[in-house]
Amino acid sequence: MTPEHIAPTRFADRTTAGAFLAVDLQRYANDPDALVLGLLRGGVPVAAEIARALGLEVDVLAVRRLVMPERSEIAFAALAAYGEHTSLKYIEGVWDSAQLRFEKEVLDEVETTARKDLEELRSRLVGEIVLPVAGRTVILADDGMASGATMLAAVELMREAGAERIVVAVPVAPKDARKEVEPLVDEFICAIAPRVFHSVSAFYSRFDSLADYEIIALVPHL
Ligand SMILES: O=P(O)(O)OC[C@H]1O[C@@H](O)[C@H](O)[C@@H]1O
Repeated sequence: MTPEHIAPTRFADRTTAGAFLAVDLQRYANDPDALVLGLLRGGVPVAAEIARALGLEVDVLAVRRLVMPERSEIAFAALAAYGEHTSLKYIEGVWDSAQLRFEKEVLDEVETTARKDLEELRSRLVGEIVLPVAGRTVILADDGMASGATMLAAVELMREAGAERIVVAVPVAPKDARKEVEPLVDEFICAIAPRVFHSVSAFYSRFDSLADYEIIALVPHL
């Protein structure tokens, strides 16, 4: 690490965050066995910049959070899909309280809607070419973690898909989420580990939503 490689308290935008993470991922530069997957949508600019800086391939991984009815900031689970594989990962404590507070039918409906949204997302933003991950080093990039549900689903998916090595690269992650994810992966790279965490967006000056055309412009084969 160079002396000037000190994380800011917030990043200008997702691309700047990706450039910062790329410095810590230098050992994978030009490695033909490594690729970067950006979690849709916000992880894609982060992944694209890592891939550009390191000369790696980049693809997208479709994810959808399952959130508490009327509390969209609280995820009790997340879905992830890549190629033939799909995974659904629950956050234990939150899922328990969701089951206590809501009828099964209500939670089933959340899952059904999330599955539909995931398919819709895939039909719009996942290309016909899906880069192979079996036996490779997969760098999973997102713009940040909150509960960790989304990243947990992505990690489980990559294990199922036969990734040889899984590296998580995120600009920001609260301690609790990190504790869930780090033991399951080969390497965990995180720029900002805040003591107080309210939302991923608080760690960016610009945190715009990304249109389809912006995602497509970042990933050459989409
Ligand atoms: O699944 P958790 O960690 O709760 O939420 C993280 C997701 O929420 C969004 O802000 C980020 O883009 C990330 O994909």
